[in-house]
Amino acid sequence: MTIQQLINDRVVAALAAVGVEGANAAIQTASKPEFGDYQANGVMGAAKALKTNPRALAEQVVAKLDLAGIASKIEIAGPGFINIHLDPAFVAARLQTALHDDALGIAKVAPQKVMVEYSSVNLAKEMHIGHLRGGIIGDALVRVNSFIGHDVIRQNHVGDWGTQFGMLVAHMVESRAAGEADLELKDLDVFYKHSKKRFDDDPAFADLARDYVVRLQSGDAEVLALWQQFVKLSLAHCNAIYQKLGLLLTDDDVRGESFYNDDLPVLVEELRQLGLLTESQGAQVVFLDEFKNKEGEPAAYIVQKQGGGYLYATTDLGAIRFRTRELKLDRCLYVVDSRQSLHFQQLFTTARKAGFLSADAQFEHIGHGTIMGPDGKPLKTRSGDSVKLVDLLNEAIERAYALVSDKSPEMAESERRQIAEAVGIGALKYADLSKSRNTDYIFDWDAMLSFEGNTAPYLQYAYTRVQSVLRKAEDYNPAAAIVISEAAEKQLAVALSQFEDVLFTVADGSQPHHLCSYLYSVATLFSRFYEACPILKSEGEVRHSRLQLAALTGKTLKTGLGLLGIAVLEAM
Ligand SMILES: NC(=[NH2+])NCCC[C@H](N)C(=O)O
Repeated sequence: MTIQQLINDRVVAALAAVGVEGANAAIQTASKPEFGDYQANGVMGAAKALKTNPRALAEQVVAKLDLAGIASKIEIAGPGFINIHLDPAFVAARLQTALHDDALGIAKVAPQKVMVEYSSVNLAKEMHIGHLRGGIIGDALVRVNSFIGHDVIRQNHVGDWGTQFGMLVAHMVESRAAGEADLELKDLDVFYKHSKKRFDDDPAFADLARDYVVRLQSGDAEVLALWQQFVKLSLAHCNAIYQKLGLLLTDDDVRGESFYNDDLPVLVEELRQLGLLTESQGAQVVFLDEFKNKEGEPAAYIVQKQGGGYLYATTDLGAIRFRTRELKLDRCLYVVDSRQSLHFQQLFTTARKAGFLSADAQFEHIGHGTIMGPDGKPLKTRSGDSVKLVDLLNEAIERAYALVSDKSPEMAESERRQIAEAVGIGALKYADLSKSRNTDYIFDWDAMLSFEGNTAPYLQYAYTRVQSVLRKAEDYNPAAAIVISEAAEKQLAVALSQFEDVLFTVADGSQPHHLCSYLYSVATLFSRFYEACPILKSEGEVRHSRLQLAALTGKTLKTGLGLLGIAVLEAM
């Protein structure tokens, strides 16, 4: 159980013992060291509701508060804050457990079946900067949820269906006949442009493309096979990026839009039977009273176009139905750009009306902001095109390489290359993950690659410093006791004991930046501890205890960065 949960349960029990039921104990980590390690701020709210003096109520609660073996001091501050100082022995015992356990002593939760849907690129084009945030955030959510014990399914809901595939397949066939397919398909954007040009310029080609669409939609085996070949080639482009970026996604995680295709007529019929459909301007729609359009009328969620075609929205309903009925998910996280927020709100509302989602199913849109250029507009290349991910990743690695070469010119080339990869990719990921996912941010190479501040290079470097201390201590004893006496020791130790608290916060709100702030504070507390408390120059029990704190700092940084998908190095 997290420390926060443990304290919460005890404070809730104390509140109940003085007759306050159902109050929120409002446990937080303390905002300043003077306030202890945790604060219970719920008494003020409870006193207000009961119209009694908060300070007096706090005194009654503290009299009943049993934190034996957990806290060494409990104080009341201000109007009725309860400040809790953890008992160093309690902290030390938790650290011992963490040191000797691969999961850092984090007890597994009752597993939920959680899907993280992310990346979900459209296969007609190359991956670009718009796909970066979702990929990075989704991957971190997969790792954190798995680590705390959930049963996690990764899902790449790729856009692999639609009329443009007729054109692309036609162009693939044509360039193959000319022996140019390999060359053409090296760059999907160029391939797309060329096929579009053929489509616009040559009516015979356009007819062929249209014929392919019809045959594709009617399930013609020959065209389906060609379409599959194109999809495979396009996915290979994605996989190369996933690998370079160190994402967990593979072909096994792909279940594209086409998967739901055959189910769409059935689904629409089901909506009709449920009495949810209305015909509006020739289209089949579900009217949603919960949303108003510009005229102040209920919004129309269109599931079938005039002429019978299905939409993005219909496929998403199919996916929800499948995920609930077949996969029986408890939770589904859609990591998708915030600009699709209305789509998801309307999707979930429609799905609830149709009974595709039960009231307690946690289907959530995990929205994220946009990556901006220095001008505050979405980042573009100099020529105004969208930035290709391949180019961006290569640039990250090259910049890191220049930095490393500058710092350590004597280092072997291959080693510098290896460091550059970890630092470059790590910096790119961390810059994203350390900011609240809800907001936009301005892309800044220098800031993300800096060895100072809340960055990946700073944390990676902090990790190597810890490891170098440990390498120097030939007498390191992994069984040594942890004794906490100095203030800097206590602050580091308490922070280390809060890893579990943080992971649960990250998983609950799908907010990886909390883990980043946490790791940054662990690294800064370690360097304060290192200044204030000699490790290698001390002796006996103190030396061994401090080495244990260093060892757990290293383990926490490595595991924490690992959960963000960022590699550490033993030296750099
Ligand atoms: N279930 C979903 N709608 N997922 C998001 C899909 C994103 C879509 N392929 C796009 O590029 O905009």
